[in-house]
Amino acid sequence: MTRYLEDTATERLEADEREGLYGPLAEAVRALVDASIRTEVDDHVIRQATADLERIAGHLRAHQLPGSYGVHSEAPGRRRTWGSPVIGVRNPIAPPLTLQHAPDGLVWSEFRVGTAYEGPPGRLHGGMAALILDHVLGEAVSASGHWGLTGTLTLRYRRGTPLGRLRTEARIDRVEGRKAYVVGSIADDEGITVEAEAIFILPKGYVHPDATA
Ligand SMILES: CCCCCCCCCCCC(=O)SCCNC(=O)CCNC(=O)[C@H](O)C(C)(C)COP(=O)(O)OP(=O)(O)OC[C@H]1O[C@@H](n2cnc3c(N)ncnc32)[C@H](O)[C@@H]1OP(=O)(O)O
Repeated sequence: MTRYLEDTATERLEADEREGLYGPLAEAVRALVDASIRTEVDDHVIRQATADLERIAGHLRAHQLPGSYGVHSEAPGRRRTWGSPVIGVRNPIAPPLTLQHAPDGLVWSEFRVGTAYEGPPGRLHGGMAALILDHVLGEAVSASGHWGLTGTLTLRYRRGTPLGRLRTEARIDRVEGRKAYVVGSIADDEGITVEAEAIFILPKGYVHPDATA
């Protein structure tokens, strides 16, 4: 279920405080994911850790949202996507990326990817590169004042993308009616490893989400 929710003033004031609470939780789970992949401890320690984690998950499930997190609108153009698998403050699956917006419309981020995103040994999984680029290109569309869903995303994997420190960027190329054409990339210290281009389409009959806010 996708939700576009307007925060109350109180919720807006509390947002920073909540981020300080949920961010470390997600970070702890990220560390756990890495530990789960790489641990070499004895079997009895694994079994004990499994029981401990099931107990902790039970604590967190005692009171939870009925569905997905959705998108909370704080103000037009300012959204809280804490459930996002790319930038979500509350989503341990997210690397996470912190997106930066340049005045000329460029959206970029410097981020790290670890063992959880490995495809070829020591390298970023191609699907993960697609996930990151889908989101960052979508943000470039949003930053230009347009909106849409990914219609087509085309990637060219020029060479392997190493795990570790990376940079991604995207910018809008042009808009034709309901279609926004956008380009972007992922790069390591040596240069671009993955190139992307996409067409984001405002679905028939939809208006920009901010127009209804
Ligand atoms: C606020 C939250 C922020 C939150 C910010 C979070 C950002 C997250 C970013 C992640 C983005 C995603 O994951 S989005 C999720 C993944 N994507 C989806 O689920 C989209 C699924 N597909 C659809 O819903 C639909 O097929 C659409 C919307 C793409 C198009 O449907 P439509 O609106 O009926 O389009 P239609 O009238 O047939 O065609 C309009 C024009 O687009 C062309 N066209 C149609 N489909 C395609 C296509 N797939 N690729 C290219 N071009 C296409 C047609 O030829 C036509 O061109 P012409 O004749 O006019 O020239």
